[in-house]
Amino acid sequence: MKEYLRKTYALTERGADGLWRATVYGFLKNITYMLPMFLLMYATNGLLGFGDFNGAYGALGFALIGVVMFLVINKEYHTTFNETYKESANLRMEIAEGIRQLPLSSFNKKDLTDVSQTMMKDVEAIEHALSHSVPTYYAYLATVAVIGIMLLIGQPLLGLAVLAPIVLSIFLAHLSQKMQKRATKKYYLRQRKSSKAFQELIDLHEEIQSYHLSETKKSEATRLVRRNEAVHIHTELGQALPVTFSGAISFLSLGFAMVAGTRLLQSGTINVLYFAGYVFAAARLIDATTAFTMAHAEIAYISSSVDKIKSLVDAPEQTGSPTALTGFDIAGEDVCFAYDKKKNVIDGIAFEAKQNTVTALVGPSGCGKSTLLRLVSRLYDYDAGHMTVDGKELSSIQTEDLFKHVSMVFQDVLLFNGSVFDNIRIGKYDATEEEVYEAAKRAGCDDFVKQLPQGYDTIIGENGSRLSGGQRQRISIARAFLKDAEIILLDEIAASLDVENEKYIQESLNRLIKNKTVMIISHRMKSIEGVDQIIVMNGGKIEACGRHEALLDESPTYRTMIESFERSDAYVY
Ligand SMILES: Nc1ncnc2c1ncn2[C@@H]1O[C@H](COP(=O)(O)OP(=O)(O)OP(=O)(O)O)[C@@H](O)[C@H]1O
Repeated sequence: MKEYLRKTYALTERGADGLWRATVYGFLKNITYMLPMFLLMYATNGLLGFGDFNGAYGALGFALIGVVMFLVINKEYHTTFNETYKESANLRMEIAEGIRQLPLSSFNKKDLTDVSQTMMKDVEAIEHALSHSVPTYYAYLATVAVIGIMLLIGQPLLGLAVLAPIVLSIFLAHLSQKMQKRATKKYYLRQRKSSKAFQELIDLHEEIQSYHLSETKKSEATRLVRRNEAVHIHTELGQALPVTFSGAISFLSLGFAMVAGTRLLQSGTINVLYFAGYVFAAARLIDATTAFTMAHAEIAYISSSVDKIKSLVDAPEQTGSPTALTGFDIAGEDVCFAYDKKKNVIDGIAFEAKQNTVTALVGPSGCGKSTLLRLVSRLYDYDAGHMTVDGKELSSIQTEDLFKHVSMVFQDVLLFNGSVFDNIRIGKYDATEEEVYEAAKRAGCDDFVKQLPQGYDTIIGENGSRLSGGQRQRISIARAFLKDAEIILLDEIAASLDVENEKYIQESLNRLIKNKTVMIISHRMKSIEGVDQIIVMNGGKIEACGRHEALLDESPTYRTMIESFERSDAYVY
């Protein structure tokens, strides 16, 4: 049962265990709700002169029932809510851990809103259902089964009269489940679509303003909201109908109990006590059925959230075994990779990047240079061929063991909304203050950081929004200085730097990259003329490889690039 709950609601093992206990207490609560009725029947029986009834025992019985009810309800309440809130935290951590293990290819940038919504909104939806609906749902089914058997044994005909509408009501709720899931999925997808659209509106507000798109985007957003509204109403109606209908059917239970009970009473088959007991049981079951149908609707409502969490938690992880790397030569053979698994962006390339050398990647825009660096750093895994570091297959190296030897500075710098100091220290968590300041100096950060209101303690905003592009770039270079890893991957790091900073950082970099395996992408052809090896890429393939002078003869692409660079260098506005 626990395994069933875990799989059905995408729970952690602990969460499934908690849910199971909450359900058991929910069931016990339902049963204890019936106890006063039994005692009342016993008391009435005695008062009517049909049996012995001792007032003192009766009072004691009521007091005892009160205590049992208090204990069970209290336990049920605590188990349900404690376990639910703990499970939400567990689920979020499990999703975060799952995401950490995923290769980047599993979720491209466009899905980030989706992932964050899953972590927050989907988990919240499940949290609510776990505390308010799921235990109610299963506890109800168990209660109906137990009470039903008791009612049928007590008086089969009357039991059948009470149970038939209840069972029909459950059956109808179950039948409508598919319809409810379909309706809620539609609404769920629309919600996601509009979240992404609104996120885009926020991200691109500068472009929207500068291209006078405010009115167009506003009417697009209004259309989206209106459409959402319509789908939401449709979904609510789609849910309300089965809930109301099966709820209404359960009310027949009371009517049937009255009619059948009266007939049986008249014929002398049952006494007044039985009659009252079955009518009371029908009333209790109707109440419980109303709660059940609501719980049922909420469970259908969260089905899309559950599916989404499952898809994240169960996505294939990036595997690898613990590997100690001692050498840092990188090599590739017949390497192929496609983002969409259709057209190869890296198309059967072979290369070598030796330790203590600098390898530059050049080629026309879109030829696959950045992608190759992403493969080397295992941000993505290649689809075919072999890549090795220290002679070991890259895809079999546990990512932690690889990442600790790799420093990456990419075009798109990502910073945390924390202090400058903490953002630099990401490069080496146990770095001393002096080491952080030294790295910042070498990356040309020190001057501008000292101008900030709180210096190194200044909070830089979401993704460093309070800094310029060049300042962000320098912080990410400082991280690389601090990490001082054996493999250094630099992708267009000079793109946002001014000439003075570029020169300064270049000198520091030259010291940093000594004795390292360096792979660098730079559009400033002059800066790579002196490197040990230049790989010329074109259309995902390697056209040529060698030093600058040799390539001028051998590679038409390289020659063209050098010529265009010289022309653009001479260009004036
Ligand atoms: N995340 C992605 N998903 C799908 N396709 C991508 C992704 N990133 C890059 N591509 C595609 O892969 C190809 C190679 O891109 P890549 O960024 O490696 O080229 P590049 O040589 O580094 O280009 P540039 O010099 O302009 O930075 C391009 O056609 C690009 O459109």
